[in-house]
Amino acid sequence: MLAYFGPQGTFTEQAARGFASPQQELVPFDTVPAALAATRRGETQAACVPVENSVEGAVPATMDALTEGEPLVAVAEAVLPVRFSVLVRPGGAPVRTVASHPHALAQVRHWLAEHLPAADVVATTSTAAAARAVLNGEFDAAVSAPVAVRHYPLEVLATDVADVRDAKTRFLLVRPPGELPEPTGHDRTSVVCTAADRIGALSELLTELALRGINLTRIESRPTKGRLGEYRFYIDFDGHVTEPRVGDALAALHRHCPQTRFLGSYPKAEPGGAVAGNEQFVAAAEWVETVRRGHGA
Ligand SMILES: O=C(O)C(=O)Cc1ccccc1
Repeated sequence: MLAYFGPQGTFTEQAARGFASPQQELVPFDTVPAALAATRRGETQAACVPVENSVEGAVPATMDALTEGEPLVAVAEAVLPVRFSVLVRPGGAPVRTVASHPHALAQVRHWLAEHLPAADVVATTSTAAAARAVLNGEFDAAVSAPVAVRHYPLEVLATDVADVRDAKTRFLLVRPPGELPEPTGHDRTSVVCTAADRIGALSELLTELALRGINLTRIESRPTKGRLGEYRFYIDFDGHVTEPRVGDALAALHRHCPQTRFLGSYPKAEPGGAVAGNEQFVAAAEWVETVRRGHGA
């Protein structure tokens, strides 16, 4: 069974369908922490959750829920384009309230200001929860994934709504630590480090990556929720932990931040980015071996 951030008709469900094997049952949960908790309890083998959006940035609920509680590791990622539909109850009543997930609302602000300027905007747990609430009469319109109309008998007021063209959301498939996915040559590694509160702490972490020619693909900070000014850094970089230089970098991060949590090494959904060849690192390590054996200099 595969848990996903639901209910039925979310963008996350579409990503989960891409991850699931044909026989695998998909189970919706109304929040990201609930989907992850089911996987931690072993009720589902894995969970699919949204992690970041190209317009609105990180999904804080996912970042927090991956850091707190028993470890989970990502084994796959998916990147989906996001375009929204505005759904209403059949009958054409005036739209006084419009609801959706905060990330969706942030991506249709201009459209709402232009087309539904008088409507109150309300945040719901997900885009599909908004569609469900419209069906129940709680709100007048929902900003949803186009597939939501298949699950909720609503009328489509507008399609292809997006202030920014080509917005994309990245999703992760996570499960309890186990065998790692095989390296593919275009992988990403994710970690979270709690940096010490002192001068240069973050720059030391980034230098460990830079010195090894490792391309940073994302860095986000979240408060630890302890002392004001204390942060966790979510760091994604190119490479797989089984590669020697990535393993070395991870060990260095752990030396700087003993609370470093490994969040997975998995194939990138969209290969690309700055690639520094592994060959020089392998050749240099082999040279050191010859020196150690007394054969090189
Ligand atoms: O609410 C959803 O449908 C989600 O899966 C989260 C989300 C919200 C907005 C854009 C992409 C994903």
